[in-house]
Amino acid sequence: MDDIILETNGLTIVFGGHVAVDNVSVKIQRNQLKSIIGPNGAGKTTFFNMLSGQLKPTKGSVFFDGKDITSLSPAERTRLGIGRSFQITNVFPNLTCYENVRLAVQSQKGIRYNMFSHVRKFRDVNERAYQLLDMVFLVNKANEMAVNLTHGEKRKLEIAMLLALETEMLLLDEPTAGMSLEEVPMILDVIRNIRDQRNRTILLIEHKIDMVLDLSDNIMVLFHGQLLADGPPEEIIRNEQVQSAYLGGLYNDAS
Ligand SMILES: Nc1ncnc2c1ncn2[C@@H]1O[C@H](COP(=O)(O)OP(=O)(O)OP(=O)(O)O)[C@@H](O)[C@H]1O
Repeated sequence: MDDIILETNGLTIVFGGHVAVDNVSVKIQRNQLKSIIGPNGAGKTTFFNMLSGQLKPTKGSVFFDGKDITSLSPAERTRLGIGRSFQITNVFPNLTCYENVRLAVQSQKGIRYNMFSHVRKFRDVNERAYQLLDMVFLVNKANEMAVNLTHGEKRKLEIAMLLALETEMLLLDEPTAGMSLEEVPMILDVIRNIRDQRNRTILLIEHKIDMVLDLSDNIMVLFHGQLLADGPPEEIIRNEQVQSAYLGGLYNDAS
């Protein structure tokens, strides 16, 4: 049975005369992982920005849990349950991993410093911080200062801090960007781990097509701002339009 968490209807944005996202209507199933692929400039990040509220569409609408959120601000959308990875890129370099995640958990729970005397709350925050570090395989770095982490470990820490917001939906914009080849599998494991809990919906922009095929329940393909295809990985990989427009070239020049 369909359980749609997010839906766009004719989502369109025009910059000057350029239609960056053109009449895109998609549905995203709850607790699934959907990826957005497409060549550079296809409109992937722009589409994301209209879901998170950073950009307002020229035309069309966005529904989250059946509610029209098209006119809501990014903060209002986060409160409703849409978390975006770059919102928490403020990792404090001179705090440990644990301290960074604990701060993110506290901010979500709205616990102020003076409430720390409340031992039970402190324990809850503490426990949750460790759970989140565990989900991103960073427990062994809990007491390491963030400044000393590799780029890949920093991205894992950011994901833990995003998870701390407890949003039902996660928007991940190229989590492997800037990562060394050896670091990519660990991010893949982190995302797979989150997906397998099946209590969050993940929308992922990613250029590494093998990773996308491995992780995704569904893939949408953008090309010149338009939705070229939308379906399960097996269907996308066999789609001739996708192959000629995108995948052939991508396999040759990516990752
Ligand atoms: N604020 C803006 N003003 C004007 N044009 C923009 C703006 N943001 C994006 N564009 C244009 O919209 C198009 C889509 O860009 P977008 O960044 O969404 O593509 P993308 O698929 O995410 O690309 P990449 O894979 O390179 O990140 C591009 O032609 C880009 O130049």
